[in-house]
Amino acid sequence: MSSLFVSHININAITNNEFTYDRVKNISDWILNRVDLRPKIAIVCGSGLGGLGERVQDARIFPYEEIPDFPRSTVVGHKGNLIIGKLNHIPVICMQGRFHSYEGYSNALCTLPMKVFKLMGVQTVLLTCAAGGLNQSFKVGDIMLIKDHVAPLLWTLQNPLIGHNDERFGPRFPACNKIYKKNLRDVFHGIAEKKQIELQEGVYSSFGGPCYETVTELRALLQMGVDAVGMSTANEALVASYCGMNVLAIALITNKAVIDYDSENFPFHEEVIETANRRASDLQELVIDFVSKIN
Ligand SMILES: O=P(O)(O)O[C@H]1O[C@H](CO)[C@@H](O)[C@H]1O
Ligand SMILES: Nc1nc2[nH]cnc2c(=O)[nH]1
Repeated sequence: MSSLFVSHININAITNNEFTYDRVKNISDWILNRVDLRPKIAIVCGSGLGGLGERVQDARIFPYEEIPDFPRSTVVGHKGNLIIGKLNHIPVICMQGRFHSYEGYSNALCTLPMKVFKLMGVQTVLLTCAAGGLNQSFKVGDIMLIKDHVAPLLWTLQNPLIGHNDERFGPRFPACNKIYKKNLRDVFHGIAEKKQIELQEGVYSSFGGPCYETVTELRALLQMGVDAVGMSTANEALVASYCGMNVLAIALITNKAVIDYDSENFPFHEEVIETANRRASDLQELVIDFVSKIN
């Protein structure tokens, strides 16, 4: 992991102590100094959903390795580009690829881009992800708006807000009962209705991965009221909300979570990517309309 160490500083520190305001500002200034646009909307593309980045027009593309102190994307279906341009004539900044704990990154590092967005002046963060469908009425390919999360990693020292708190980012003790903004979900529902695209809404749970869940874990989550399971998004939503940004999060149900002990089915990443690719255009159309409605 030597690429994660810049001089004597460990940017993969578990607590946020290394991600000082000045350090994050340095990254945000680096980006702002290279573009004229000042996006108020940030989009994170989940597994297999990076095609949204290709829809951005007049795009300036920054491969993650060019950005100071930025991690690298290592997962299939995550290209590793930061794109700034216009979607439906609206300035946006788009992450074509996100960071996950299972890549060896701390949650503080995985969520660093949210702090960068905050200092760039972003007001709304739109997160997308691939997830396994636990709700038995969901079908593979369904699109689910996230209304809440259950994220056991965030109950541990892997909570990205642990360490020194700089009030310029957000409060020491942020409330978490309204992370996923209802007014944004309502706007998104309205767009889906007009386009006659069926939309689900539910609770997302995320684990560190890279393994998928056991049958008993999934059954326990079902009892808790969880509808979909993934390995990302909740950490980003937490930090974006802590930073005072509005969050809309969308999970694409790419596979059915297996809750039958005797089933021969099992989740695999190729299926996740294949479903994401198949449903990408509907999701893109919804997002493209959404950005112009909330700008
Ligand atoms: O959450 P995203 O990055 O969309 O992808 C999900 O799909 C991958 C597993 O197939 C994991 O990365 C999981 O988090
Ligand atoms: N944890 C988890 N992540 C996923 N990402 C896509 N599908 C799944 C799944 O079934 N479980």
